[in-house]
Amino acid sequence: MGFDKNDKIIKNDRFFRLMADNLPDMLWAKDIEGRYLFANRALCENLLMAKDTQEPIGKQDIFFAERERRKHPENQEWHTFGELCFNTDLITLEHMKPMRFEEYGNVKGKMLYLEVHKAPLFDEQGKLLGTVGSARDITRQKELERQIKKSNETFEQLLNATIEGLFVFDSERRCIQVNEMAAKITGYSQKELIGKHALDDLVAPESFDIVKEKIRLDSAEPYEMIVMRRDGSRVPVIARGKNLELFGKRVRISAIMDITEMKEAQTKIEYLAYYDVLTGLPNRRLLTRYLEQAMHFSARNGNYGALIFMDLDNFKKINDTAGHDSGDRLLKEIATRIKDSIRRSDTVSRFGGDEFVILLTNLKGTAEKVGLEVEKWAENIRSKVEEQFWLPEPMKMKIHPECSMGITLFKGDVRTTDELLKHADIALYEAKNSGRNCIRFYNRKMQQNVDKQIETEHQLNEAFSRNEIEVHYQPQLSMQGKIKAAEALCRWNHPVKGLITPDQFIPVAEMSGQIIKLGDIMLEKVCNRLKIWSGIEGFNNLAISLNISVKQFMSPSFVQSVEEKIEKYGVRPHMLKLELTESLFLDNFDKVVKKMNRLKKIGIEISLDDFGTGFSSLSYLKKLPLTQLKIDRSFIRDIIEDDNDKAIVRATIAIAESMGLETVAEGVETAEQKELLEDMGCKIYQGYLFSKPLPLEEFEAYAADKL
Ligand SMILES: Nc1nc2c(ncn2[C@@H]2O[C@H](COP(=O)(O)O[C@H]3[C@@H](O)[C@H](n4cnc5c(=O)[nH]c(N)nc54)O[C@@H]3COP(=O)(O)O)[C@@H](O)[C@H]2O)c(=O)[nH]1
Repeated sequence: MGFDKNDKIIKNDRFFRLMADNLPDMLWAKDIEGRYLFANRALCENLLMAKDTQEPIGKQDIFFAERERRKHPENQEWHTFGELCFNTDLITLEHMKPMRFEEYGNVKGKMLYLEVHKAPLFDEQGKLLGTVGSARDITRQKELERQIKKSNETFEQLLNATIEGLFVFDSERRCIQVNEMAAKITGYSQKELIGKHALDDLVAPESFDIVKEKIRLDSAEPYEMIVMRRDGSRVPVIARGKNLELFGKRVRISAIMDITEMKEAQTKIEYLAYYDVLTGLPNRRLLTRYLEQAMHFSARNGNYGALIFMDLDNFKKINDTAGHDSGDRLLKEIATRIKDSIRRSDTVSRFGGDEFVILLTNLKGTAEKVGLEVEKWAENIRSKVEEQFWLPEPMKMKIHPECSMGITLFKGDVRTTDELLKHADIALYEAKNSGRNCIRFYNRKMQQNVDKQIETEHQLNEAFSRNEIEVHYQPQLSMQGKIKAAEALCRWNHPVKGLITPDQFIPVAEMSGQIIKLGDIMLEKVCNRLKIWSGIEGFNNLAISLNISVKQFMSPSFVQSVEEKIEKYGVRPHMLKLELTESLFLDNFDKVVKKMNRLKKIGIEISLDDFGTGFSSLSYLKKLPLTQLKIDRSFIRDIIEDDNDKAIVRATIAIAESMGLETVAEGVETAEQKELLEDMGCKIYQGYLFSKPLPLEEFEAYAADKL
């Protein structure tokens, strides 16, 4: 319906005009076709670019929009408001009620945001005249909002860029923002987390106190706590919180890091520290703790306890021949067998290798009665351990493991755990020395032996540094009684005890590993002697043979050490003969042969000592780079009376001959023995019949006669 601009209802009242023109908001009234009936100054200046407040009257927005476009043809996008806002006039008329819009448009190249209120305009009789509206410039506010949105987005990106779960809690401790990791850790979606209460919904009850305390103190120190997940499960986390102001609000930011894996690793480390991985049994450390407790317990209740050291006999052989996998399976089986043979209150542990330690506690009665009872337990365990065991593929064969045991009893805590473990170990050592596969109880004599051994070890070290090791020489003669070589044998010239023979210190040196050092000293002295003899007529053709222990031979630097000494003393290599025993070939035959070949290559001669006492086998003999076989003196001793010995020696000489090896008979004590050996074809003789091992000067005097 048309509308008369002279209608009294819109006649400018001066005061109304003043009011409207002084307001910063834009005000207007339009007829139903969108023609202005009224426009205040703010509208005319800021949006329509009208000359004055009268110009818009009777005109539509499009008029001003088009005029602006024409004025600025280079800027086509300028002043687009006029083309947009008519729509909202129509919407208002359609709904016939006051409405709020946000309109934006380009005015002189700047984006202008307006908050617009429009309402239908009625006269006093309720007749529709058009629309009335007001607009407020909210461009700054919009820009602010945009910035806030942008910084919110950046904040969210930052939140999600961390490996920690982040929560923002309001002053009521309700969650108002979270990152993706927070959702991942808790099992809730990010949306679900909003509104959750920090304590009631997310913290496990057992962590309430610590979390409350941290909040109270506003402590930024990290601490461990448990988070309740959506599915009711618990997750251990390291948490850290901070109260701060964010976008004008007091909030608490909490960061949590899932430490499940760390905890699992920690548990695993703890397990590894106290348990044996292969068998799952407690290890030495844990057994020592149990033993300590058992000793305290025994001190209180007066009952006995027992410690059993058990070691499989020949386990190394099984491991080497059947492979480590079979060895492992056997150890696992043994662990189960022992566990099944003891009470639940007792403990079996693995100390490594094939060594198991069993702790029996709360044994009542006298020492004698307890001793018998423990022996029964031990026998029972032993019989279980020794039951048949099938080695897995590829061996697939039945074995009967054997074991030795050392036992010590204890009452109270008068001894240390170390002492008790040592006692049981000493008893085990005795069991092994008594031919294996047996049980020994610890006693004081055993301790004395061990003490003696330790003392000898100590003194032997001093002997090395004080140069108390001497070389004695035992002649080796030909059939015709001519001296061919000498065997170098060590003696310990003790300042107080005098001359000590090797049987009194070599076993200790073997056990302690000092045999390597001893062997090295001997090698040095022998090479030095060869050098000196090389300058003496007659002696320059005397070879020296030297015993080499298994440990010395197997030491990685052995060949190099021989090479160095040969070079240092300018020794002709074939003058040095190394005596090796068959026990060397028990382990790693190929490696040993390789080393022997290296020595052979240098020119060193190799003699096989104690031949016939070990695992003599023709198949391996022919693979060895030997020059000599030494017939053991145990075959010579009774050779006159014993037909078996005769047969063995005859066969040995025949074998040696067929392989081009020289034979030496050692331990020849009588002329009869020598004659018989001569008949059999033996070439070289060594024994008391000719001479005992002699000190250097005596040997040289003896040899000078037999050159
Ligand atoms: N690794 C090293 N071992 C060594 C060294 N020196 C000696 N030994 C070993 O000690 C064992 C004992 O030696 P020893 O007491 O010197 O005995 C030797 C001879 O005295 C003895 N023998 C020689 N002939 C006779 C005899 O007619 N009757 C008899 N009852 N005994 C005799 O035999 C020993 C030499 O044996 P072997 O070495 O097998 O030739 C000794 O067995 C060595 O193993 C060393 O430096 N390193």
